[in-house]
Amino acid sequence: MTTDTTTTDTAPAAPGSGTPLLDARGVTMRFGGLTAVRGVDLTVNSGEIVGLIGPNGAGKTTFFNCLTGLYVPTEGEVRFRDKVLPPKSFKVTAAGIARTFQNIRLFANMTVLENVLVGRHTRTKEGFWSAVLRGPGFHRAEATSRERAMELLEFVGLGHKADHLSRNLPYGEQRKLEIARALASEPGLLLLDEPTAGMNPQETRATEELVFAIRDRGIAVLVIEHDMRFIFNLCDRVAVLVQGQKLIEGDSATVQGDERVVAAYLGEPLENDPGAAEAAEVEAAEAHAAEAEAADAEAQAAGAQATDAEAAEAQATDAEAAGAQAENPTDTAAGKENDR
Ligand SMILES: Nc1ncnc2c1ncn2[C@@H]1O[C@H](COP(=O)(O)OP(=O)(O)OP(=O)(O)O)[C@@H](O)[C@H]1O
Repeated sequence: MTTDTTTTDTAPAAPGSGTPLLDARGVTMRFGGLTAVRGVDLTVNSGEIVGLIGPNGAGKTTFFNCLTGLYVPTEGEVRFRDKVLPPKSFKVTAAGIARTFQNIRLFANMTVLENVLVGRHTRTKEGFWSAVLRGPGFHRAEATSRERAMELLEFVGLGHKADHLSRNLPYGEQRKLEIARALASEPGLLLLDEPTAGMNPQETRATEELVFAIRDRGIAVLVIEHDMRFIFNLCDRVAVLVQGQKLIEGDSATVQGDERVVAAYLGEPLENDPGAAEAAEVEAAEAHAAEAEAADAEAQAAGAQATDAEAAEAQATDAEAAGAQAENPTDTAAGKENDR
């Protein structure tokens, strides 16, 4: 088994893909003593669909949060269209990165259309006074936004539900609405965090088609997903995070065939990986405790056996005595007489 867990082996750009759009270098995120993401490099080129996979707790969402201004990385740098990203999520959205969340975050009591309109606020120039005075500029901007929002709802297949309250949509449609809302900010890069979570196979297939259609609109996509079939069907390139570090990056065939990826998913310890020493210590301590417990149990069993044997011996003696008494019934009576 190979043991290289460095982050320098960035795969070559997929054929036909364009210039670098997102460029993350040495991104590290620490929470107190825990390093959730460690020195991760990742590039997404225009026209690409890139997958980010890894076991639970590998640091995928934390890395996403570092790309979208929700977290400021402890170390490293994220550039988008060759500019360092500002450390505020609304500024990142304005710069051209939109995202969806693992746990759907819609405005439950707003209509489907209103939810998409909220997503457009970074693209409307009308300010506070324009909204208050509701002059012709405001009405024109509002009409344009509505038109664009309706077009996006048609695109994701929710045009007929524009007036429904978002909370009344089935789960799969809520995920589509989140995508429409993210697209409303006119991004160059869309980050999807587990877009098929909770979906049935048909909905997952439809989401796959939707992501291809988004790419066909010139929007690059970076997607976190646990559904491997979805990822390997969809992505030009896949990066694998394990314990906060990038283990490997490559096309679907390369990643699928890498034994370290299989090991990571099956939970086998990786040689020289960051947690290996601690895991080995825990394993040794557990083995030691199990041995001590087994020895205890053995000693107890031996003790119990000895007691049983003693009890059996005592019983045998009692029985012998009883037998003797039966043979000489007068002994006791005589004894009793003597006692008196
Ligand atoms: N705000 C936080 N404060 C402290 N620890 C955090 C925080 N966010 C994440 N972590 C920790 O960082 C590690 C990585 O978590 P993260 O959610 O990024 O993993 P993930 O790969 O997205 O997992 P999953 O696939 O289960 O969503 C975990 O150990 C998690 O507990």
